[in-house]
Amino acid sequence: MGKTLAEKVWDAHIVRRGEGHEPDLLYIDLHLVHEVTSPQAFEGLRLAGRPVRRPDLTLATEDHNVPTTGLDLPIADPVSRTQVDTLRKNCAEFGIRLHPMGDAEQGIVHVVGPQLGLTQPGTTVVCGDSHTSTHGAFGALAFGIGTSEVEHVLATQTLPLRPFKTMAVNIEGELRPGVTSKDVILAVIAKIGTGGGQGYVLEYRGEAVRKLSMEARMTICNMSIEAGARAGMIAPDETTLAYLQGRPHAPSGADWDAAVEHWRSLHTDPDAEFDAEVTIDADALTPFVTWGTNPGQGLPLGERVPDPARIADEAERAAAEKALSYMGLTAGMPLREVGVDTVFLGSCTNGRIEDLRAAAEVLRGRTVAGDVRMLVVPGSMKVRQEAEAEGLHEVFTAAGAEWRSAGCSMCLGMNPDQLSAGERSASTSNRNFEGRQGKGGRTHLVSPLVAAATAVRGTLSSPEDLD
Ligand SMILES: CC(C)[C@H](C(=O)O)[C@@H](O)C(=O)O
Ligand code: SF4
Repeated sequence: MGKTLAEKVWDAHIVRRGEGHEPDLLYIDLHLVHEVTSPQAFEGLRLAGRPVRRPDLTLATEDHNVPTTGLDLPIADPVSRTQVDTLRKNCAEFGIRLHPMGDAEQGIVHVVGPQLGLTQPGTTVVCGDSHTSTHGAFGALAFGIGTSEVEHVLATQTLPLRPFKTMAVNIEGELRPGVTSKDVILAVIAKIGTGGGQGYVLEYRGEAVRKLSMEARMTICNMSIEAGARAGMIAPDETTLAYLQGRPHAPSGADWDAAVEHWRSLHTDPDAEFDAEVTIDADALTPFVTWGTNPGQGLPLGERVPDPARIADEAERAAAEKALSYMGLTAGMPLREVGVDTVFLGSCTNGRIEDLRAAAEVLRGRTVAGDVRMLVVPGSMKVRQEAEAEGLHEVFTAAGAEWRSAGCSMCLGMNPDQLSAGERSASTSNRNFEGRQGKGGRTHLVSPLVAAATAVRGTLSSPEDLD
């Protein structure tokens, strides 16, 4: 029987196959590191007197705790400052390349890896961060790990793992204009639920996926974890090759040719079997927004806030009631009438150049509604530089948005960019949990197009709603 893409990558990385109930030991090709989940791992190495086994396969960047303004000032928050200082000390001591705040290559770890050409098809990529699934867009087996596993990878460049199940997520047909890969993944999670992917590696397939750019594919894979999945993958194709060629760490010359030959074999065989399968009709999709406090509580923008009383499943009904009360929403209210205070364009989900271009196109010649604050935060300093070369920053600032430096920013409340209690945002990030963007803050997950249109109208909107 043939193999799925995930199985091919898995099998190619087995250092030692586990017997009976033992896990397999897998080789790790790329280990990404950030300030939040690495301190205890380095401390463990230090206590054991061990070096980092492959510093050359390890890359660190500062992202979660960095402010996005005033980079020349010391970090005001003591916890954030300590995290960042600790990462710097650890990287210096263990010989790991670090892109610190202010560096031209600094940015969110999941934006930096692909942009440097470090994320490649058929590789294993790990990071102490759940959104490592982003890198699966290249046909890599990429997943988040815990801090003790970070220590294991630092010390050995391997990881003991139990095999995952596989799920095909078929996105058939064609997306309508104005419908983005963010809408696709929000619709997938609404369909299968936040636990629907548990234990699986999702492989996104189908005509609509093949037509997506690499950046759009990253948005989809990024949120695999929000469906509970270990990882998300997309088979490499010409789009993948075109994106990679010429990047600083992509192979070149004869190495490129050899790599391409291998990469072309990285697809699910026609006779391979998935453990589960789900199909979404791309033609039927419209812009999607979340109304609740988990990424599965989403609906098309044209719908109304759901009425919990009409939800049959008891647990789901209770969750919806709780979510509506936290979100300050009334059942039956058209989602288009939900007013926001803040719009956040950024994060490892939607902080890449194409996301900024799409939003800038909507904002060009328009202004952000008077009582709305809009933050535009490039996912990396490279994205920022590229945007500035194209004049996008001028479009944003002319519209009344704030143009920031790179970092996780308002995706989560670990740095100064936060919502205050009761404030409501439309956010291009990936999590809408209670307090995610600041204590008491209320988050609606949206695409960059919806974010931009919402900033202009002040209520959840798509570009079609604009004059
Ligand atoms: C801080 C980090 C461990 C966390 C993650 O694992 O995803 C963060 O990046 C997030 O998005 O919630
Ligand atoms: S941008 Fe958000 S989701 Fe991505 S790594 Fe940072 S905190 Fe996590």
